[in-house]
Amino acid sequence: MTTPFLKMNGLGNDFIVVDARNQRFQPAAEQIRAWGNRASGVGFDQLIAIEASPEGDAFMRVWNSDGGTVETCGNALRCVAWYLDQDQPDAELKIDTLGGKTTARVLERDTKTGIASVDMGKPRLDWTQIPLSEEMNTERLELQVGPIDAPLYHTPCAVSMGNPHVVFFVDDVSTVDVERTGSLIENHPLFPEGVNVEFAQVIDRNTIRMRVWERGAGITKACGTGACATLVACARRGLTDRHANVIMDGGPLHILWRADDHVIMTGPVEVEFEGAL
Ligand SMILES: N[C@@H](CCC[C@H](N)C(=O)O)C(=O)O
Repeated sequence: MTTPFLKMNGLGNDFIVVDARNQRFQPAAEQIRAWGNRASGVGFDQLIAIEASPEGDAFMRVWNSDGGTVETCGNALRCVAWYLDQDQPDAELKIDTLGGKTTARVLERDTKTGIASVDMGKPRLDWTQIPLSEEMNTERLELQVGPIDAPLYHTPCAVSMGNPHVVFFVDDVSTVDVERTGSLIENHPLFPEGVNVEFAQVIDRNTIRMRVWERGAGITKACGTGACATLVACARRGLTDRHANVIMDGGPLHILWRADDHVIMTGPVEVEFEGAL
């Protein structure tokens, strides 16, 4: 039996998207790792299933390329919105995830590209919501990784956007060893469920340069929830306004942390090709 898929990406953070609203799709972790292998499989950062939702327009299920199931994915939410918008043009789409409920709208669309905006809901800032393994002020974590005098590792900020993030503030992101540092922090005991790791360089009050190490996927070109968490972290620390372009290796996302506490993410969608698993 074959399962059709669409290969899509948001700023180069790439996905296989399977429409599972009318078919059973429950792949094993080993199978996901094989599909996700860029040398011998299709290759992707996340596998996405669009499932029927009793309340919303769809439920989005997310697996990382290591086979682990996770709560949500910001860039994939824009791709799923683009996909659903084919049959419900210009609608406000209710897309539920394990990380919470979201609403999305496609602002521009072409045959293989588009721009979508997603209301990602409210950031969760209490230490129990990240979650952390011990009580701590999430605005300034006491996190020791590497040498005690290394300023990079001091007082990052933790934010959950439905999934866990830790944001480090750096002077020059190009000098950070994202792979070495990110992989160390991803599995730090302070984060019992692991963590996505962002390194943020504030350019000005409305521009942030960010690189990311994703839990379960490693370095990716962009992370939607990571961009949201980064803006929230920078604004909490008074380093930026509550809206900014977050520029990642794959390009910029616009993030707005509204006065009602909701975070709005706006950015591109691209369809690469169709295939079958
Ligand atoms: N690429 C995503 C996040 C995917 C999940 C993440 N790696 C996790 O484990 O939480 C995004 O665009 O948000």
